[in-house]
Amino acid sequence: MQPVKDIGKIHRQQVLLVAAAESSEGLPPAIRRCFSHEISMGPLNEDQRVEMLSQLLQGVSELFSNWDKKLLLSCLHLYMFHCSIVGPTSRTGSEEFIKDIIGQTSGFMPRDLQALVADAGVNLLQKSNFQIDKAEHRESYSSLKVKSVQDNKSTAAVDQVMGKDDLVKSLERSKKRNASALGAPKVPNVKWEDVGGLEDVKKSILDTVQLPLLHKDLFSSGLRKRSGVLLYGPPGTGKTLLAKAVATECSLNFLSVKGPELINMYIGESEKNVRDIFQKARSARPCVIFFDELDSLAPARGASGDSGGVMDRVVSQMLAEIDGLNDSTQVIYPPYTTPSLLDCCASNRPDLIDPALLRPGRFDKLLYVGVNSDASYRERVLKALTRKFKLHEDVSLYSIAKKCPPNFTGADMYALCADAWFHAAKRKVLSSDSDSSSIDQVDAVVVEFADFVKVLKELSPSLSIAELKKYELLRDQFEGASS
Ligand SMILES: Nc1ncnc2c1ncn2[C@@H]1O[C@H](COP(=O)(O)OP(=O)(O)OP(=O)(O)O)[C@@H](O)[C@H]1O
Repeated sequence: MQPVKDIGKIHRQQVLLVAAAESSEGLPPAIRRCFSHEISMGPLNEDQRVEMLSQLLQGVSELFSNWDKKLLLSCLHLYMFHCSIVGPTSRTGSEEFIKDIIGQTSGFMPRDLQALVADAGVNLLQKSNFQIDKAEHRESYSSLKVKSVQDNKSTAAVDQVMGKDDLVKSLERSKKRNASALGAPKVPNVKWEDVGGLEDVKKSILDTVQLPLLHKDLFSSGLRKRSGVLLYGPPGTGKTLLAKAVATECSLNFLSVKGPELINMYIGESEKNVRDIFQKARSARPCVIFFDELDSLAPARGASGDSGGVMDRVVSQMLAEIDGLNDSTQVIYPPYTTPSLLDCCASNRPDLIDPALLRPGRFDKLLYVGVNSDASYRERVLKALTRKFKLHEDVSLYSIAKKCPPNFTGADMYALCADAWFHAAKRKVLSSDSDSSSIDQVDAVVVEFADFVKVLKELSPSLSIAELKKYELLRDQFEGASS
């Protein structure tokens, strides 16, 4: 079978085909904008459209006689698929869907979009069974031709073959491919439902990140350019989880860097690593760069005892890169004048970070992510953590939440749920060794209240009350400073 990029070539013709059939004014504006680099012919009159359409159909039919069977079928599907999403009759129904997809493709070049639709065509190919021979191809092709040229109203047959989820799946694959091509950045798979509680922090981050992404026009004036958040607080309270959820929900790539990873023994290498990481994030735009353990990467200058002053130079490089984020946004992607790169950092010890990094203008917000001992809050965390569990009806997450010690962090609750599930799984295996077929199903493990209680007795909090107090003092110090 031919590689996907060849299908992309054919798709290019089909885009033109549909464009010609509809004239450029008939295309939904979002799609028109994306393809405007490719379709520079302007509106065509009806005669021109008919001529071009027949020429392109001729081109496609030539391909049909030369190309491999599966590929031909995929081309056909691709064409039909395209008709179904930008075709005149289904346009109104699909406009929302197209807007939604376009919203997730910020930073895509026209070519990426073409490849996206081409890939969706291949997706369809996998779904169909390939018993159709070449003659049938021709038959279905000519019936399609009749449909598209003479009777644009009838897209019912087309809709049966196409599914919007094909495009969604193809979008997911495209993001993964982009990410792996670059090395590190990936769109994580953490949803808001996976994060329990932390509503205030969630809201603050969303205001900072999502609003400019959703309302690009409003924010394109450049009056508000900063886009950085520092999450700080005790370990295991969900800082990394939150950053990942933001990246997933806003469909951003996620480049996670642990501070010490960038430090290298050779002179100049550590600064270069910092430069490279920002460069990587820029090419994976829209992207969240997440610096975990920022305190180890950017300690207060002058204080560190390293002989060559490496850390001082790393901090200076960080400052330069963060300051440069907004300018380069406008150079690389002219349509996206709002920052499509979010600098998100996490630290357990913000007091050790160089103060220049924390000054307003570099981080929009300093947000404390702490431990909340309120039972209903904890119930929400437990609910998020047991989302995929099969719980026995006797399980009351609220009562479990009430039993947790006051200094239980999110990570401790994660350990509690994971251990409770393991406990239930072990019980299941021991009880049903005669019927081994049902054991392998995840649904077969039902977690009971007693499992939680038993594990709770064995588990001790990872953070002592005294340590927690220290973090809270730190929070007061920072909040006091900002207010
Ligand atoms: N609010 C929460 N909701 C759901 N799960 C949580 C929550 N907080 C923590 N967890 C669980 O705890 C685990 C550890 O959390 P995470 O890695 O985000 O902590 P962290 O604050 O980044 O820690 P560190 O400062 O040590 O890097 C997560 O994988 C998650 O399973």
